[in-house]
Amino acid sequence: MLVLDQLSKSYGGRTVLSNLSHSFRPGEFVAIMGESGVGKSTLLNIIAGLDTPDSGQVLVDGAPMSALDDAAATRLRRSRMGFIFQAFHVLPHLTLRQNVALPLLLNRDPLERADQMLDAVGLGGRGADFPRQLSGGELQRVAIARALVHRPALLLADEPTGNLDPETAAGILALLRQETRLSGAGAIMVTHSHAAAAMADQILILSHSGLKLA
Ligand SMILES: Nc1ncnc2c1ncn2[C@@H]1O[C@H](COP(=O)(O)OP(=O)(O)OP(=O)(O)O)[C@@H](O)[C@H]1O
Repeated sequence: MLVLDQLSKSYGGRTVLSNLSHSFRPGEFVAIMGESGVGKSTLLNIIAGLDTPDSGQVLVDGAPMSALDDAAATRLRRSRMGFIFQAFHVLPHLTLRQNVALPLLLNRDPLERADQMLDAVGLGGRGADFPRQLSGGELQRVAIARALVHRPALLLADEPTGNLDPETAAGILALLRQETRLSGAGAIMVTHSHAAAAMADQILILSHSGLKLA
């Protein structure tokens, strides 16, 4: 469903991505690893539409994202993708239920699934709590529930276990794996953790020569 076609991106004359092409298969859980600064987050941001390539394109279901106007691109992202990014953290002034329901609200979907997802991530009955009442691992579970609540075709995750202890991280990864499988979503997860990458269907290494199988 997702094709990267000859993507290039530079910052201030420094090339980060150069003619990068890759096809992701639907439903596949892919981990992207690589040296610090090689461009993993940049790549994920471009796929998510938070950044634009200097040249090349991202095709979703065969359609180039750049051919869509802003509203159409937003609609497509909102309905077909889920995000677990540090920058999009759980919103502090909304309850857990409201946080998880956000993608449903934006897509005008029925809101019932928010409680089902909170149950699925082990936070059933805590829908009226606020984020400040949760631990880091619990917050990450809320982020997973929110990322998958609208059954996206593709989940994008940037270091989803970055700030968690190994035991909590293992639980979060197992949950991520289980919930993507249940909803049939593919996933692209950027990580430095070999333990996290090990549970992916495929590990890709990003380097200056592109994305290669590990
Ligand atoms: N908005 C920006 N403006 C200028 N330079 C940027 C910007 N975003 C990223 N860069 C630069 O692009 C390069 C790639 O950064 P990126 O965050 O994609 O790397 P990464 O592989 O995710 O690194 P890490 O593993 O350390 O998180 C870095 O040299 C970074 O400084």
